[in-house]
Amino acid sequence: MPHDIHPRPATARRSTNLSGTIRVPGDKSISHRALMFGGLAAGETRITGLLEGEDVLNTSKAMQAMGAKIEKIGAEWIIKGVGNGALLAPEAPLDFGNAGTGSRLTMGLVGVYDFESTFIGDTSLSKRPMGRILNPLRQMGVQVKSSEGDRLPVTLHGPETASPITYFVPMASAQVKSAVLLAGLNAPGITTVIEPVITRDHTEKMLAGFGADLSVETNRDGVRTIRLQGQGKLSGQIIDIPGDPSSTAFPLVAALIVPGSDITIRNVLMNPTRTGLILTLQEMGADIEILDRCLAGGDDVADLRVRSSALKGGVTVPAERAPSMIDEYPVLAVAAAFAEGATVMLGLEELRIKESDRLSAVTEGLKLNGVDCTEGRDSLTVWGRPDGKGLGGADDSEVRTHLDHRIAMSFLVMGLASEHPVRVDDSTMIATSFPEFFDLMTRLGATIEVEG
Ligand SMILES: O=C(O)C1=C[C@@H](OP(=O)(O)O)[C@@H](O)[C@H](O)C1
Ligand SMILES: C=C(OP(=O)(O)O)C(=O)O
Repeated sequence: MPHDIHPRPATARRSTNLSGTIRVPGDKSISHRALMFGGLAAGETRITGLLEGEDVLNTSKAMQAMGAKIEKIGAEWIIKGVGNGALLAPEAPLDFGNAGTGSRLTMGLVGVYDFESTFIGDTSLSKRPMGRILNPLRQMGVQVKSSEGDRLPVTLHGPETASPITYFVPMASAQVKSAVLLAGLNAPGITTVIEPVITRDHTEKMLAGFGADLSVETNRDGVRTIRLQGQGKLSGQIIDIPGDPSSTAFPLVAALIVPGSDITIRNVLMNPTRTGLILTLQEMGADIEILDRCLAGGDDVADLRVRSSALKGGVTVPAERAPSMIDEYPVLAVAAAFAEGATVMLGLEELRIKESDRLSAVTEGLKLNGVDCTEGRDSLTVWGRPDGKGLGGADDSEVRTHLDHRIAMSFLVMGLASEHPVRVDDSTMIATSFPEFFDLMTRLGATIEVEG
C-alpha cells in the first residue's frame, strides 16, 4: 500500500492557453466490470481501452486469485473465464487497495459461494462503510465477519445454496445495486433489485451483453425494477471501453477556467447516467461542444471541444442530479470558485463516505485557498471569483487530500487558474484512477510539479 507510506506533494501554478487534443483512459466503472464479468463468463473475453489504474489492476488480481486467466497482449487484455458458478476459493486475502467499486462488487460476486473469502484495503478503504453490501448478503444467507461498524477487513462465507432476494436499495448507489445483482448470479431463481432513482447502469447493460437473463422495468415515477434469473450461462465478449467521463472532468474544467484555452477530449463515454457535470457546466455558461456523437458498444460516445468560458453562478444543482455526477462534485466546486456569484449543490450526503469525506475535504481546501464557501449537512455553496484574484495558497499551505485522488486532481486544477499556486500534500493516489493525469495535463500546457 504505497500511498500510505511515501506521499508526493504536488503544486499547480497559474497557466494560460491550454490547447491540444487528448484521449483520457478508459472508464473505471466499465473496466472493473469488464474484468469481473470476463473472469466469470465461460470462454474468452477480449478488452481494449481498459483503464490500467491501480483500482482496476487490483480487480484483475482478485479475479486471477479466483481462477480467471488474464493476460495483456499488445493493446488487448485477454481473459479466460471460469464459467458462472465456478469461481475458486482465493488462497489469500483479496487486497483492493483504495477501491470501493472493486471491493464491494467482488463481495457480491464471491460472497455467496460456499467457501471463505477475505477482503482488505488501504487506510482510506478500511474507513468506508461496507454494511450497505453486507446487509443484503446476510439476507441471502452469507456468514459475515467484519471489523467494527461493518468495515474492512471482512470475511465472507456463503451458504450451500444462496437465497435469491428482493432488495430495495435504500440509498442512491450503483455499487449496492451491482453487488446484489452479482450475488444473484449464483443464487437459484430470481433476484430482484429495486432502485428508487437511476444510478449508473453499466452492470445491467453489461450483464445482458454477457448473456444474463435480466429485465429492467421503469415505472412512471422513475423507480426501476431489475430482475435477474440466477445460475444462467455467461459467455465471453469483445469489449472496447470508452474514455472515462469522471477523468475527463479534470482537463475539461481546467480548460474552462484557464484563460485562452481550447482543447478537445476524444472518445468520451456519454451514457446519460454519467453526464450530470456537462449539463451543470452548460447551465453555468460553459462552452462545451459535443462532436461526433455516436453509439459504440451500446453506449453513446462523443468528442468534447472545450473553450475558456466566463462561468455564471446563480445555478442550483438539484439533489436528483447527484447520481449522474457523484464523483464530479469536487471539481465542480473548483469550477464554481471561478464563476460569477454563488453555486449551490444539493443532495451530497453520499460524498461523505467516498475515499474521504469529500464534502469537508473540498470545503477545507477551498477555504485554505481563499474561496468563500459554506458546507451544509448535505450541501455546498461556493461564491466564485472569475479572475482568480487572491485565490491559491501561500507556499507553506497545502491541501490535505486524505488518500483521495479526486481531491488531489481537483485542487491541482484549481491552481492552474488561481493567482497563487495551489499545493496538495500527496499525489501518488492519482494513479488509482488516472495514471496519465500529469502527462496529459502537461501536454495541454498546464504547469504542475510533483515533488520527489
Ligand atoms: O458502481 C460504480 O462503478 C461506482 C459507483 C459510485 O459509487 P456509489 O455506488 O457508492 O455511489 C461511484 O462513486 C464510484 O466511483 C463508481
Ligand atoms: C468513489 C470513487 O471510487 P470507489 O468508490 O470505487 O473507490 C471514485 O472513483 O471517485
